[in-house]
Amino acid sequence: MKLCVGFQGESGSYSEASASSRFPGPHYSFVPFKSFRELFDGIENSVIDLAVVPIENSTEGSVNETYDLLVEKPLFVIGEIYQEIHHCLIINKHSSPENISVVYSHPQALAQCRRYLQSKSLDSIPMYDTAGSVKFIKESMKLNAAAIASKRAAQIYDMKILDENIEDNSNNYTRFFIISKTHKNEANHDKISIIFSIPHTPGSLYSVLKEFASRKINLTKIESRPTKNVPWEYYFFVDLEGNMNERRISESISSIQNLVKFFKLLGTYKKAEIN
Ligand SMILES: O=C(O)C(=O)C[C@]1(C(=O)O)C=C[C@@H](O)C=C1
Repeated sequence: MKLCVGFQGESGSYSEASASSRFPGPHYSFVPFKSFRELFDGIENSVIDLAVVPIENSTEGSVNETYDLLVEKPLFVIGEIYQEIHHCLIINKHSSPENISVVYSHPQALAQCRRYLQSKSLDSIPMYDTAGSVKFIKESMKLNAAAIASKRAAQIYDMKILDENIEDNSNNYTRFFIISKTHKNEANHDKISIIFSIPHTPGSLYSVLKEFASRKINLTKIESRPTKNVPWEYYFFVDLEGNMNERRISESISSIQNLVKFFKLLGTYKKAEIN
């Protein structure tokens, strides 16, 4: 039986590329979902076994919807993947480059090419997915429109590449999480992700961070997102280096649980290499 790995977008998206790089070979099948919510519902309802979702980009920052769904859903992070992202400007085979005035793509991809689009005076139109934008301009035969997506998306939909490597920063990476319904701590795990919320009192964030600092635990990312229930209250997402079996880690995690209003151990996993 094949393991079903879900991703958001169409075939040819960066999420699919990232999923197939991590799960190569004949034992996996890849299932596209239109939205992040449908993807998260798919894994919660056991329609798929795993999901690969973007969490942050090195140029544009966090993917907020993913963070919000990680609070809402009873799901876990079991791995991370770094994917190098190089964007192409893609048009229909019968389009003339001088007639292109609008560009469709995923908001993250449009943002990663902001300076390029401004320099060419091209208007941007956000869509649910990069590869989906290629499919859309092909099916609707838009001759004045381009899409931003991967080289593979251009090949899949048999389209013309007008320009390559159009991202504003050539050092452009997206970090993906591998999401599962179950989680198991393993001896080789060297990274941990947690979520917490804290009371609105002076020093409460400091008191949590102190538990890590005093034990020389390295934090690799902190993000905050509105709780949405109470205005100006936040969930904090922290990634840290270590294994739950280490005393300094287990002690810090149990101490902070006495300081916070809400706590979730999002997952423990193996740190990915940046290729
Ligand atoms: O639209 C895609 O191809 C995606 O996989 C989504 C996504 C994202 O959400 O960040 C993934 C990687 C790139 O940074 C641009 C878009």
